[in-house]
Amino acid sequence: MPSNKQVRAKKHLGQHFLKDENIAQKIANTLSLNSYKDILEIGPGMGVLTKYLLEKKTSIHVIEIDSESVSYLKNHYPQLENRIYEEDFLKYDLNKIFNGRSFAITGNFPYNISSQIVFKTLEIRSQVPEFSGMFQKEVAQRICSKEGSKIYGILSVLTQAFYEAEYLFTVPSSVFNPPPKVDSGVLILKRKENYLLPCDEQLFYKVVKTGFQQRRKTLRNSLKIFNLSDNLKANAIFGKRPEQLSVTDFINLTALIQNDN
Ligand SMILES: C[S@@+](CC[C@H](N)C(=O)[O-])C[C@H]1O[C@@H](n2cnc3c(N)ncnc32)[C@H](O)[C@@H]1O
Repeated sequence: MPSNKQVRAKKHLGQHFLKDENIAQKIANTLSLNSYKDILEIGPGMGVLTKYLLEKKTSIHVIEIDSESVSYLKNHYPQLENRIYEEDFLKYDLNKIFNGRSFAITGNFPYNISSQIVFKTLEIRSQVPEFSGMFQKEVAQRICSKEGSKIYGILSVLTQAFYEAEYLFTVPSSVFNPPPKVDSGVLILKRKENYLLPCDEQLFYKVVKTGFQQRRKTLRNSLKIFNLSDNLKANAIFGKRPEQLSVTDFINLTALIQNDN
């Protein structure tokens, strides 16, 4: 008989356990299950979401850094068998699990590393057609925001260069134990058909990050480190501020800088 002892919430691991099973089920239902056979859940904790993922006709793998949670999962979800990985998602080589296969990512993410989870997903996007999960509300809104919005920034542009991002619903802090200080938001990312950039990717990252470091300045000023030619600087796009540029504008801007002699 598995023990009913609950996992003690550890703040440094961002542990806020979801109490509302309807919301867990709603998150499990966000994935389309098209074009992949495997799902990776990050940070299953005591398995409130895992339980509903296991109802899907797919193969569920879970990665959890906390050994106490891992013992709990092994006791309560024997059907997961050897698909529980006691590892740090940010450091683990996921090809040890998937060996080049495509998989979806989902989870109620630890908020302290949620942006890094997105950045790692972007790196491995050729294997990740779909990604859904729960973030701090403001972070989820930021990822999905469009140009012109105050919260539009690095995370929005880099994510939306490769994925269509949609904010799905808000979750109040009262449904967690212990409750976090802020509300949460659930989003879905669906990879674009063409997820290769028509410009140098490293340069694209650098242009976006450098541009947003001084978001009140025009790009002519904030992108000085690229030693732009006078001819290029005369282009009207450099008179704009980063938050005025769409993702496509950023891609075009990178191509212009790349081709500037
Ligand atoms: C917000 S809790 C969610 C727990 C559970 N999914 C739920 O909804 O109740 C985040 C979970 O992520 C785990 N975690 C934190 N950092 C991690 C990392 N680097 N890699 C894998 N899991 C991590 C925590 O131990 C915790 O179980």
